[in-house]
Amino acid sequence: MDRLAIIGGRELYGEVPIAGAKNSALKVMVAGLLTDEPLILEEVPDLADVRQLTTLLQNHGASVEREGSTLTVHAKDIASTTAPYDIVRKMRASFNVLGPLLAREHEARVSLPGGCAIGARPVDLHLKALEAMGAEVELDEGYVVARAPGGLKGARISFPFVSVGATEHAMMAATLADGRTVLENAAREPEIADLADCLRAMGAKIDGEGTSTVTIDGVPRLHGATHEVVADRIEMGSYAMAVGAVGGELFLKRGRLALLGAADGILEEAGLTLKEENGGLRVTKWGRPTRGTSVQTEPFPGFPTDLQAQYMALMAMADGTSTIRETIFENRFMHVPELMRMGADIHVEGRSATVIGKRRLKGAPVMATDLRASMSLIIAGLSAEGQTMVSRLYHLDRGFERLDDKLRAVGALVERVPEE
Ligand SMILES: CC(=O)N[C@H]1[C@@H](OP(=O)(O)OP(=O)(O)OC[C@H]2O[C@@H](n3ccc(=O)[nH]c3=O)[C@H](O)[C@@H]2O)O[C@H](CO)[C@@H](O)[C@@H]1O
Ligand SMILES: C=C(OP(=O)(O)O)C(=O)O
Repeated sequence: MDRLAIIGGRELYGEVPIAGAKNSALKVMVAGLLTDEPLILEEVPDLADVRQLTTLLQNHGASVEREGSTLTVHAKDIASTTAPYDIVRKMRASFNVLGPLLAREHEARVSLPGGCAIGARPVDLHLKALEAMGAEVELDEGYVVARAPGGLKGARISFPFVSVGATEHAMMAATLADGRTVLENAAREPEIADLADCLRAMGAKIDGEGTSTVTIDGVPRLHGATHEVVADRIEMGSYAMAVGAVGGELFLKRGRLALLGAADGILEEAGLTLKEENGGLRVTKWGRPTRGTSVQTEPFPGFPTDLQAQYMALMAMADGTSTIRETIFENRFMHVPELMRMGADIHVEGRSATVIGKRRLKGAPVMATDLRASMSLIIAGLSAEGQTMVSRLYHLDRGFERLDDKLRAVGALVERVPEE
């Protein structure tokens, strides 16, 4: 397992190519199961999660060929409708193959995704949505065994609370259902709109994505298409917070302000300048430390939970005190003890953390506990005095493409080193 050695204190200047969004790429790849024609996906990031999902799609009989950042998924025939536990457990979004397999083959046997560091993350809303569309669902030895003899039927589905995965899952299944499906209290994340764009390019009839009500009229079949994956807003926000922590100026290629939702205003309030220009986003931070600014995570367009850990690192070195409230996941403060090893002054009570900003943290050996926590520790290390060594980088490699290369290219002193 690799570690990342960081010498703090260097300002960041230059250009960062923002990759396609992990949280969209994984879904549009699954959409490839909905057609027997090739689906060409551009700007697909080279990530561990993408490689993991590639293995699963190949297990179902699809061919997945990568050429640079373009991935072609071709599920001409479905060889197996079983998604095995040893693949699904490694990458939770794999669970979303259930709906497309049901829609196309009218049966599927998919492992429940299993545990996850940041919370229990049940899939009950996914299953209720598929049952509303007529699927017969039962649990058997950790697997969901589902059948839809005669295919899925359109339905009106009202989610009790916002779920990104359940919204996407139902959207995909509904494209081939008989009749109209209406999703109420649907998630509004940019990745939902990106999936809708891809499905529409494949011949699906979808309306309302990006609002709380999405309408899908089923069609007999979908065809192949070419789709460019939207820029990764979490990668964008993470690099913005890195330059907020150490100062300097970064141009985030393919970045767009609209993708940041409330994070844009929060970062401006904290003292960063964000400006959209020439097909990207220029993020600048001069002089004085960032200002302590409180935030609460919420479904889009609120402040994204996937930026909470990174933001906490920024606030740990801010001028003043801030409160960070995590409303989406029940266990997403595991970066706190690791930041405290670097001298951060943070007090957690339930789902709220009070962060008392300090001028500078001190480098230390720390351990990544989950994907976004790993970036939080790196942001702290970029600014801390001395060396920080971040271990368990396999968490980072799930969702940040070539992070050490991109940081070195803009002046950071970072080096990947093998575990002792
Ligand atoms: C691959 C991907 O796109 N992952 C993102 C997706 O995860 P994911 O789709 O899993 O997140 P959801 O939006 O579904 O989860 C939101 C909350 O609802 C709960 N829940 C969800 C489904 C369900 O059936 N029952 C249930 O109780 C979850 O445990 C969580 O507490 O959206 C999250 C919230 O924006 C992001 O942090 C993840 O990065
Ligand atoms: C939680 C995340 O991803 P996943 O849902 O794949 O665990 C994330 O991208 O921050």
